[in-house]
Formats: sequence, C-alpha cells, structure tokens
Amino acid sequence: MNDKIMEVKGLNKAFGAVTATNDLSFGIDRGHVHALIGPNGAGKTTLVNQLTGDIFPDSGKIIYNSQDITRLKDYRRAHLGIARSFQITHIFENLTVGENMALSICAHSGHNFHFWRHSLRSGIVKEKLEGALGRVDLAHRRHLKASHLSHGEKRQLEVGMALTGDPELLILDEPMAGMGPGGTIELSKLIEKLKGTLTILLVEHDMDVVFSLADMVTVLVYGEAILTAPVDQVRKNRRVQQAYLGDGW
Ligand SMILES: Nc1ncnc2c1ncn2[C@@H]1O[C@H](COP(=O)(O)OP(=O)(O)OP(=O)(O)O)[C@@H](O)[C@H]1O
Repeated sequence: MNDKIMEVKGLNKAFGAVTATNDLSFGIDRGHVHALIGPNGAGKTTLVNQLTGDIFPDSGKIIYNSQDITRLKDYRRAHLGIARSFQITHIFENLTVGENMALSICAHSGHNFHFWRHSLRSGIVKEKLEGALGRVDLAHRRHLKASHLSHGEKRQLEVGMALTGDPELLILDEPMAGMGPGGTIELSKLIEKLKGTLTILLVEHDMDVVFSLADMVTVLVYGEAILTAPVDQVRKNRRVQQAYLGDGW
C-alpha cells in the first residue's frame, strides 16, 4: 500500500466569485500528524469539508488509501476510516461521559440506537467502553454529566467519540479553539499519545501546538497550498513568514 494515506490533486472549489480552494495539491503520510495552517479565510475548513465529503469539489481528485473518493458520500468515507472531530462540540450534555461514549460505540458497531442503554450490559460494549475512556484519559470521569466537564475535557470526550469507530485518519478541526492554557496542554498530551497509532490531520491556529506536534505542515494562502514541508522548513520559509507568520518568526 502507498505510504500516503491521502492525496489531494488539483482541487478547486469556488463559492460564486470566491475561490476557496485553488488548484490545491498535497499528500498526507500514513502515521503522521499533518498540520494544516493558514490565515483566516485561507480555505482550511472548505478543504476539510471536501475531504470528509460534506461538500464536493468543482474539480480535482481526493485519493484515500489509493481509492478515488472524490464523489463518495460522507458516511461512506466514515466507513472507510475517516473521522472528524468538529470545532463545535457534538456531545450530549445531559448524558454522562460513559453514556456519551457508549452511544458512540453503539452507533459505530451497528447496535440499535433505541436500545443503546440496554446494550451497555453487553460484554463487548463494556470492554470497548473501558478502552475508549482510557484512550482519552477520561475513565475517572465516566459517571459525571458531560455538562460538568471542563471545556478541555469536553474536547477529549469528543475526540474519544470520534475514535470509537477505529478510524485510520482523524481530522481535528481547530481542537484548541476557545481553550485555556491548561486545556491546551492536556489536549496536546492526548494528541502526542495518539501519535503513531493513526494518522491525524490537525487544523490549528496555535503555532506552538503545531510546531510541537506536527511532523509535516501544509500552508494554505488564498486557497492554495503554498508549501508542504517538515516543521523546521516551514519555520524558515521566507514566503510563509511573510504570508502568515509575520516577520517576527
Ligand atoms: N458556504 C460558503 N459560501 C460562500 N463563501 C464561503 C462559504 N464557505 C466559505 N466561504 C468563503 O471561502 C473562503 C475560505 O473560507 P474557509 O472558512 O474555508 O477558510 P478558513 O481558512 O477555514 O478560515 P478560518 O480560519 O477563519 O476558519 C472565505 O473567503 C469564505 O468567506
């Protein structure tokens, strides 16, 4: 199998007169944390929406595990192993942490949604629940209502829920948004821990987080990928400094 889990080739997407994705090409190496950076309006969310199948490009190709998925529906991409954790939390505040996770496990394993509480008694679900809670360090919070979690812990839960489908590629869309320093450290630790167990595409504005976690970085400017390179090269690149990081970098 190709060592690129995903390749984007000549992708174009316009909204009326706005070109949000402009002949964009880059690849993501299997097992890497690959960051996507760029100023506001650079087209990061539009690109991610095309990778997950929420919107379709006008032209160009998206190849995943050597398969052309450009026109594949979002749920079919999820079945192929692409998971996304959103900027806005998608958890049930009135359910406990354990219940949220169990619900996600049941949804991914095809259990009847109406009987998900019942399926909590199933040994397989229980075992998966233990693993899922442990993976995101929330085992000690399992009986707490999700509404009582800190902002950072909610993100951890959300990432945990995205992981219950055993994805190969996890897309994290601005996971640090709205987070205090403590939450950022905790979530960074979690991403560091996940590193190597799956491929992560990290859309992130916090450059300290990007530079400490990413193996490779793609820089978007006006919908174009102006550079895909290891962190050190991105830091030093003159065009990136001028376009995005400012001359202070
Ligand atoms: N549904 C839409 N209709 C019209 N224009 C859109 C739509 N979605 C995005 N755009 C435009 O496309 C461009 C890219 O937007 P996008 O949200 O993808 O950028 P971004 O890099 O994710 O920005 P941010 O960092 O602020 O989230 C912007 O000019 C935006 O206004």
